[in-house]
Amino acid sequence: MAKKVMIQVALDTLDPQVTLDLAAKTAPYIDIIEIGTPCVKYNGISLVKEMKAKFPDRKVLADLKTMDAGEYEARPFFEAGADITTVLGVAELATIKGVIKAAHDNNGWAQVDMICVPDIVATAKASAEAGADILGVHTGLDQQAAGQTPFADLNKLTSLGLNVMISCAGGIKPETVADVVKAGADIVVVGGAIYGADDPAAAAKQMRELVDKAAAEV
Ligand SMILES: O=C([C@H](O)CO)[C@H](O)[C@H](O)COP(=O)(O)O
Repeated sequence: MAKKVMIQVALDTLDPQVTLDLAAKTAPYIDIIEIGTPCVKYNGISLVKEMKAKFPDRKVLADLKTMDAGEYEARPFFEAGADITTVLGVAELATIKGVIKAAHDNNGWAQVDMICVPDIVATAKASAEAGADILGVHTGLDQQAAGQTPFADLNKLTSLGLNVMISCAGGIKPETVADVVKAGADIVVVGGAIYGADDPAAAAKQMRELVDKAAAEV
């Protein structure tokens, strides 16, 4: 049977109503609604509450990219309805463990974001050992602008065979999404290719079809 590969729509918009409208248009085709870092900083915890209330059967990820005070920062977001929050892999292991504790106390998932991590293999192993649920391979928007892609890091992490989900983000488009699935990602994160499309619902539907087709071929 084909592995179920989740799709996460990354909403890096700022306007809360635009963000909620994009979530409504794309929800039929995706598994996880990400309130992106710029969006969660701009709108705060109230948008997390509203998003979860409107989409109770979708997972809501608050992309906090926590760097310090892990449990203290993440706990209120889980209590407000987030299913997943992110913590930076470059943070202290104690910070990562704090986010994991906040997540697990609330039946949620903690994701460790590998953006700018110098040794992703060591960080991945330590995070998995600490109980992280998701390791996020991530080429950020500024790194993408400099021509970087997430594929080399994705292959490094999937080849480790750790007992943890792997997500992949960084400029994923219809032309590259099958490669992400075939490299072994459990969660495909798509931002600009959906929220920047003329028809975001059609773009999300196309991603669903491409992801499911690639997963069936793995
Ligand atoms: O996490 C992200 C970035 O750091 C800004 O917050 C993006 O959501 C992530 O890169 C996915 O977006 P795309 O690269 O546009 O697909």
